[in-house]
Amino acid sequence: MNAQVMTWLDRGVQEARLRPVDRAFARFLASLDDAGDGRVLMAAALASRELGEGHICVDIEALALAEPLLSDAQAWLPDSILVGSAESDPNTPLVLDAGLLYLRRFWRDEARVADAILSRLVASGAPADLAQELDRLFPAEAGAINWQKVACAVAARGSFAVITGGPGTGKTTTVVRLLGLLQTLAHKRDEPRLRIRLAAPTGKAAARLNASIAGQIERLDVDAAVKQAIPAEVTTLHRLLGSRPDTRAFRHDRDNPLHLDVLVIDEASMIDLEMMAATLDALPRDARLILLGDKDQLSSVEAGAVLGDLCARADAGHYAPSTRDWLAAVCGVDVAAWTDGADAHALDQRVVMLRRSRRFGEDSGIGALAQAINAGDAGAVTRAFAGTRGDIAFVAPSAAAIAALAIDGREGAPGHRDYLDWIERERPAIDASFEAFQRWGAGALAAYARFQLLCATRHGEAGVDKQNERIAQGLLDRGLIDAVTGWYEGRPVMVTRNDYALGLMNGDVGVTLWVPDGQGSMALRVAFVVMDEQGGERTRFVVPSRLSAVDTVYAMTVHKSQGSEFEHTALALPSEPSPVLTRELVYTGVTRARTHFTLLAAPDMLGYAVSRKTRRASGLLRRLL
Ligand SMILES: Nc1ncnc2c1ncn2[C@@H]1O[C@H](COP(=O)(O)OP(=O)(O)OP(=O)(O)O)[C@@H](O)[C@H]1O
Repeated sequence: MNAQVMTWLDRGVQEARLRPVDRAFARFLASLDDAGDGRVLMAAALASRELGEGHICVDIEALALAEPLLSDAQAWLPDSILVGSAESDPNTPLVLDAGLLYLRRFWRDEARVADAILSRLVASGAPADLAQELDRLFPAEAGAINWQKVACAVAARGSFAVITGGPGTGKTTTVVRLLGLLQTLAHKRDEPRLRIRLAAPTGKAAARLNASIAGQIERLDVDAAVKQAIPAEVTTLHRLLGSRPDTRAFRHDRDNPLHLDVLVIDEASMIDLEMMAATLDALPRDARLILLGDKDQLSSVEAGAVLGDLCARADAGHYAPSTRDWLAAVCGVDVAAWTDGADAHALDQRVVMLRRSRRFGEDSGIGALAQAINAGDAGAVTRAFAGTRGDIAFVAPSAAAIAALAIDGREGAPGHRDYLDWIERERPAIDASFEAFQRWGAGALAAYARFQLLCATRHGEAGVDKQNERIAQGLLDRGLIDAVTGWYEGRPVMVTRNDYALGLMNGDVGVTLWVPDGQGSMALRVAFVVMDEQGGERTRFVVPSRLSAVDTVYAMTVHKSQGSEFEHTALALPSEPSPVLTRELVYTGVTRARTHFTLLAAPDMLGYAVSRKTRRASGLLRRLL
């Protein structure tokens, strides 16, 4: 390898501009083309680094900004034997497509996702009786457009739909009504029941949907037979596709597709490109796919922002005049303000944004704050905190104040003290039945989940690790726990690696309790609520020594909190600017709160974060339009 390039790579790693894996990738490419243009290796290292930041590819115009030597890449990149184009040799490790440089695997995943979605955008005929069924499911409401009804109509019309909306806008409600509608229509036509599956990217998100969907089905205004044909069980995507230890491949794929007619995936913002590609691969050609999620939340941990890309144009609608007319006919709504005859693509006709939160009304501080953050409106953010709404509060972020809030909560809003008090108060008698202890375990977890402290990062002064230490010490000082290390009653832990043997997934949370050990003594066990094969929930007690990868969780990162909600959510931001501080991070943190939100941050840090909207590089939207 060219010595100059080698030095550049080494310096990049030393100065943390590159990761060791990026350098290793460039060196590997050098072994394939030793005499080649060194600039290609530098570009490859940068494309690899961008993946670490969640970008699928790197815009070659941006390469020159990172490294002046790489300017004018369009002139020399295509000459390399390492670089292919969309049409050329399928074996080159890099692909240059429409000015974007990809690592081959990600280019292929993106192309697979785009092709699968494009093939589903072909409008199929709307079912007869649709208008009548929609009217029954969505009784007329005065005032604004009923976007839930619009979403239901759009999703009933074709084999692909995206329903996006903030918290409490009715995504679950809409999808339950949609499933009722689809089953009703199938029933009326004497067709077999549709095979419906519901999935979410993580166990926690699946459990939450599971809990909310059952009640919604019960309330649905459809025949009992139709109700029965709507599943309440929600599985994880990994389980649905059939994950196998030690391989990225799933049991279900193109050659062994899933057995279903309708797949609904909730919390779709958490799905990365690779997972989306695997899901679409395993989906039968004529099955219907409905994605639900909040486009403004943080993107997936791994590379890609599939939901964000699909919903990039959702605010403005971009409905075609033909869609507008059809919606007027079947829903009785006028979406003229969201119609754009000059710039309406097939994808736009399949995306509906729910715009009214039923959870956060006009007087909700959380709702106003979330909206101000999304709009990047620093003035409105400040005004939201200055208002008199008690549901949001601002606390100056000293270490002592954060720990105190996390332990004692604030007026009307719980802190961690509350679940520890609950454990003590509700402790079963020593000779109580095992079932009583199981109920106690489930109750302890529910009590624990009423409050959470969220942090932007794991490390650093304001990171999860430090907050955990301080809170544990504060709980010990107040006599609420009796140790701060090792296993002790009340210790909440989060699983950090999938453990298939124990049936515990990364992100699962348990609380440590004294329970009967089955041999006449009491022992410390960690209570988890796990889903059984039927999608029901039950409490499991796990021997602590069997948990090899867990962290104490008095605080968690915003990333880890995705898919969960807490009655009271507190968000602590670091005191220094950092790349992780973005609008999406703050929005995701705020929208984890159900009834109370507390911000622990310097006002300038909040302003800094809210001004930084991220956009992950990808070519997906371009391919779909
Ligand atoms: N059309 C409706 N009529 C009456 N109540 C509704 C309607 N839509 C939603 N709701 C109520 O609003 C609340 C939020 O609805 P839902 O859970 O469907 O929203 P969501 O977007 O799925 O929320 P989440 O943020 O939890 O994912 C629920 O209590 C639900 O019963």
